[in-house]
Formats: sequence, C-alpha cells, structure tokens
Amino acid sequence: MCTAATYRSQDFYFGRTFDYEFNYGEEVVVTPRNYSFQLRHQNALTEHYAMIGIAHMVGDYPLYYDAVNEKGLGMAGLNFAGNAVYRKPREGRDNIAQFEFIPWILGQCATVQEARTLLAHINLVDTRFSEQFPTSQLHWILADRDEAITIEAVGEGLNIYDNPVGVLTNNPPFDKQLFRLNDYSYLSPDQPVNRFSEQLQLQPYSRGMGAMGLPGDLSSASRFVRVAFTKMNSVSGTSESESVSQFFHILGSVAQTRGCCRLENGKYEITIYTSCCNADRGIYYYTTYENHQITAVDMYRENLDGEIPVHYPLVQGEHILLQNAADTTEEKL
Ligand SMILES: C[C@H](CCC(=O)NCCS(=O)(=O)O)[C@H]1CC[C@H]2[C@@H]3CC[C@@H]4C[C@H](O)CC[C@]4(C)[C@H]3C[C@H](O)[C@]12C
Repeated sequence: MCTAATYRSQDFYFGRTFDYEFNYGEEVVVTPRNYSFQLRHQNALTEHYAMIGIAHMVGDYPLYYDAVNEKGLGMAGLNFAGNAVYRKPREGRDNIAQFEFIPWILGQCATVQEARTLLAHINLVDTRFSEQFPTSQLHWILADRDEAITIEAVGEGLNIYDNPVGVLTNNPPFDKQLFRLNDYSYLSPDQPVNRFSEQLQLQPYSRGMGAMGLPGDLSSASRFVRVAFTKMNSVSGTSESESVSQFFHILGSVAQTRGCCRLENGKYEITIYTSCCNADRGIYYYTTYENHQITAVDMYRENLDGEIPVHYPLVQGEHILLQNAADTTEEKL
C-alpha cells in the first residue's frame, strides 16, 4: 500500500509513502533536460523539463515511482492491483508504455491543465520494460499548486477524475474512495456535542473525541479517509521547515509499522520511504523506515542542462544526536 498527498502553504508540496515488503534499490534521481528518454513506440523525448524524484535505475534509465518537474508539476504511481488495464499500441495515438508515463507527462507539461491535453491523445500500453520488470498495475495522482487529478487505465478506458482532496491510496477505484468520504462527514477536530438523546447527559471525557470513528486500520480505503481528514484539517506555519515538518506528520498518519500487515509469504509490509518534495524549489526531502532524519536533494545544485541522470542512494540508518555526549561532534550510539 502507498499513500500520496499534496500540501500547500507558501509553497506547493507533493509526496508519498512507499509501502511494500521489499525495495528495488530505489534512489533519488535528478534527470536533466537533455537526457534522451528513449520511448518504445514514439520518438525519443530529447529536450524536456528537468525532474527530480525516486526511481529505480537500470543503467542510466530512470524508472520513476514519483517525481516533480522544474515547473512544479508532480506525479506518483501507486498500486492499483486487479483494476489497471493497459492496451496494445494503436495507430493515431500516443502509445506510451506504463513505465514511460511519468517522464512523458512531466517532461512536457507545466500544469495539470496542459497534461489534460496530452492525456486526450494517450494510449497507455502494456509493453514491458524487460523480462525482469513486467508491467506494474498502477494508477496515478498528478498535481500542481492549483489542482490535482487521478488517472486510472481500466477496462472501459482511461478515467480521469478531479481529485479535490489531493490524496491517493490504492484500491478501490478513485470514485468509490471519494464517495466514501460522505460516510465520515460528521468527523471534526472539535469536541462533539450530544445529539444522541436529550434524555442522556453525554459529554466528552477526553480531547480528540470529534474524530471518533476515523478508521485506524491499514487498508487502502481506511488510509484514504484518515489521510484526507488529517490533511484537510492540517494547520501549519508557512516557513520551509514548518511546512516540511507538517507534511511528514500528515503522511505519518498512515505510516505502516513492521508487524501490523503480514502477507501470505510471511513478509511484512512497511513504509519503506516517505517523501515530501517542495515542487516550487525542486527540493526532494525523504525519510526511510530506519532513518527518521530528513535528508534532502536539491535539483538546482545539479547541472539541469546535462545529459545523464544523477542519482543518490537513500541514506539509511538512524542518525541519533546524543545530547549529553562529552564530545558533541561525534559519538555513535
Ligand atoms: C510496488 C510499488 C507500489 C507499492 C504499493 O502501492 N504497494 C501496495 C500493495 S497493495 O496495493 O496493497 O497490493 C510500485 C510503485 C511504482 C512501481 C515501479 C514503477 C517503475 C517501474 C515500472 C516497471 O513496469 C516495473 C518496475 C518498476 C520499477 C515499478 C516496480 C513497482 O511496481 C513499483 C515500485
């Protein structure tokens, strides 16, 4: 399971949790404007917007899970098991393999509005990257500072939904997720008042009771409601540090702890990484399951006119500050 969210304070932020039972050795990858994205069914994308995100590198080819481009447009792919349907290439369409979708959109569009035009011509095809990497069943959130949409390739075709909450998880399809929020319209950050019965003296006995009934489990549908509630009620300062901190708290509401989601193979699904990209400044912040210290990669410190993606392995392991160490410079715990 994964969860993606957008957030606005002074700047626009876009991020996700990546929840799974193993990783593919993913890295933070900055793809410069002149890297030639070879496409299977179209001419290569030779000049395009630069982007930063997390990808699995195969040689110098980045297989992006999520990214933000230099115009502040963000896109993330999340599992959509059993629902995603990709087609065969068709004459007269932009035939884009599922693994090419993020660079295709982020390479060429500055806004969601511009992307809608490209999406009208696209045919998402099932061409696999390689034997080793078969097609993944995904759906996507695409967002800029003004709006977000969800894109789902299903049996009937390509569904594009307005996403007024700026949140995406996994199954079921997005229209159902959104509709289910109706069931929770009574939730509130304020204390409840007794509407149960006038004949009873009911009153809150603890803070936080206005959100009683907010689903706490790890299912995709419950994470959708929980992160939507958290995000829609979120209050933060506007500085970079306050905004980034708040964003990690929002996604922290759906973090997965090892042990709570056991799979049939006996493995556990955990939150492998959590990201928060400042889409206006091209800074990609992340934490990992065992590194709570926020690490950042700044796209503008790279040569964005270059031709080869630059990649940074995720920094792992907790970095603990021992506050009463004799020598505060270095003491390992
Ligand atoms: C597994 C992940 C989704 C995590 C998730 O949502 N877990 C919930 C499980 S559940 O919903 O609860 O069942 C997804 C998200 C992005 C994917 C990569 C996208 C690029 C590339 C595309 C190629 O075609 C195949 C290889 C490739 C590296 C992909 C591998 C894998 O598929 C990735 C990591």
